[in-house]
Amino acid sequence: MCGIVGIFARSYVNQTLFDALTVLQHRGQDAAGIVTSEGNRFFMRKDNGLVNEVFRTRHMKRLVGNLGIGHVRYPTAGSSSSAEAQPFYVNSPYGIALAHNGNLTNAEQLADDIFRADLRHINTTSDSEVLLNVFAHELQQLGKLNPSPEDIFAAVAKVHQRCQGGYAVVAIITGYGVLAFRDPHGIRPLVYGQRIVNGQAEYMVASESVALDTSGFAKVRDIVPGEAIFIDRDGGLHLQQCTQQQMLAPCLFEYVYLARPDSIIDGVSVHESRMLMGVRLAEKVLKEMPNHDIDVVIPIPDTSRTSALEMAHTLGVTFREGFIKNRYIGRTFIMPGQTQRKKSVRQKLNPIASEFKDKVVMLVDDSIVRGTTSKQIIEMARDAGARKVYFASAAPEVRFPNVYGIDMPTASELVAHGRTAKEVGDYIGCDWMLYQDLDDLKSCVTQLNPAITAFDTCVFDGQYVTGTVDRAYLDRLEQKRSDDAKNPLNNADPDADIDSDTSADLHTRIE
Ligand SMILES: O=P(O)(O)OC[C@H]1O[C@H](OP(=O)(O)OP(=O)(O)O)[C@H](O)[C@@H]1O
Ligand SMILES: NC(=O)CC[C@H](N)C(=O)O
Ligand SMILES: [Mg+2]
Repeated sequence: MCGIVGIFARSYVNQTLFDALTVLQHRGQDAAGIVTSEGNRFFMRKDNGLVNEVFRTRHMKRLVGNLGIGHVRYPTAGSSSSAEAQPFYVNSPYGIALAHNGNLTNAEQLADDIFRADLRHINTTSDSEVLLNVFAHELQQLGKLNPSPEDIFAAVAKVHQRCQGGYAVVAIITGYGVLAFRDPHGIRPLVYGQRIVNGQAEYMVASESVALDTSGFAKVRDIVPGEAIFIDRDGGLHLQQCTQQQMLAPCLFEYVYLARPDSIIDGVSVHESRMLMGVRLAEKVLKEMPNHDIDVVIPIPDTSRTSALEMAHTLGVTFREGFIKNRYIGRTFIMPGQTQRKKSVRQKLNPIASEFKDKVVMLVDDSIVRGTTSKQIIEMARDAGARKVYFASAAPEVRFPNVYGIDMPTASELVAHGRTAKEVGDYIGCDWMLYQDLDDLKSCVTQLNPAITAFDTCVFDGQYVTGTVDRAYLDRLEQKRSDDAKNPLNNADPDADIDSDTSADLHTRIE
């Protein structure tokens, strides 16, 4: 779940890209990058770090041009090396820079085909570099000196035929315009908006509508699954469906945890869906324990706040903030290693003892994935004097790997894998464990937009909507990306020697 943004404007886009990436920071904290384009030149800056660490004034000054794309990264493939920060660039055809949110499930096969059949070199282990090269190859095959929007859409159609998995993409084609497209299942979100400046239209495409809001763009609509949008160098807007196999199946976990609550994804307010999750949880409490003895409902900040408040309202029980969140620590779940995640929970959250002392507390979180947060939080609640600690999760048991852009590659790292709800409760140390039912969770979104009839729910039920994920792939993924396998990559940078050109500012002149 990286964050992506693309802009066509009538003046320099560097500051607006920076601002948009800042509000998409919750989607990726590992690396950030921007490419802008002026005339036939690209200007790139990307590196590991948060947005405000990667872009200093000297970098911003060099990012000139009225077209640009940006990316914040949370790795799901390859390494955390700065060489795999995005956007990626190829010089042929035309000069293309591309940024990607999602994960390709056939990246290995494609990388092989690209080398053997398309004679293209891939310099990293990133699936996004593979995607860029597939697109570049297909555009090159058309052999046009001046590609039309139809040519560009034809190349996107080929990408849909060759690439499997989840992908929302933004790209710049030097001298031609800004392109964005969404995979045929619409697994990862993508939305576009418009603003009028001095009587002329400007456009932004972004992972989440919050990026449009904060930069003064009015949301036009979501890009539909399989669709592509191209804004040419003169500001002409072109939209086209590029597949006949489209079926909307957005990732349900976006609503649970990934997205910001003030975003609207596929016509559904993330905030309102989280409110409904709280209502459904309360209904389940009343069904399973009609004479419950809960004194207070306490959220585990940040994401569960919305659901916890509505749960308390529906139960008619007091809602209290019992944990104070250190605002300078980022999201722990998307941190790269378990040691760092574990340490960060304690640095991030601290209890207010008086809210726990002698009380029966219902702690609410949006989800339990590895159990890193819940186990430590329950200990803190008991140390603070809670009489009993109940725990509710607004999402069902997370039992299966995600292969579409969330870094949950290994079933055995998931606390609910091979455990019943009761066993998870015992493991994390609570007196009662309550999980949302999957159908109830789905209804929290479909109630707000009945047109959504399917979801990517793989982490809950092991059903992979693309139909292309088999046991062998999951085994390979586990070998490559489990915490143990990733450790050496996180501790040392194997690409240190060949990294320097791509991680520094790259000024590419196309003669
Ligand atoms: O079971 P775990 O592996 O601990 O993962 C689940 C936890 O991680 C996330 O919080 P995070 O700190 O990432 O972000 P937040 O501040 O948005 O809640 C999520 O909201 C849960 O609290
Ligand atoms: N979380 C994502 O969307 C990751 C994008 C891409 N697969 C990468 O690892 O850089
Ligand atoms: Mg959390």
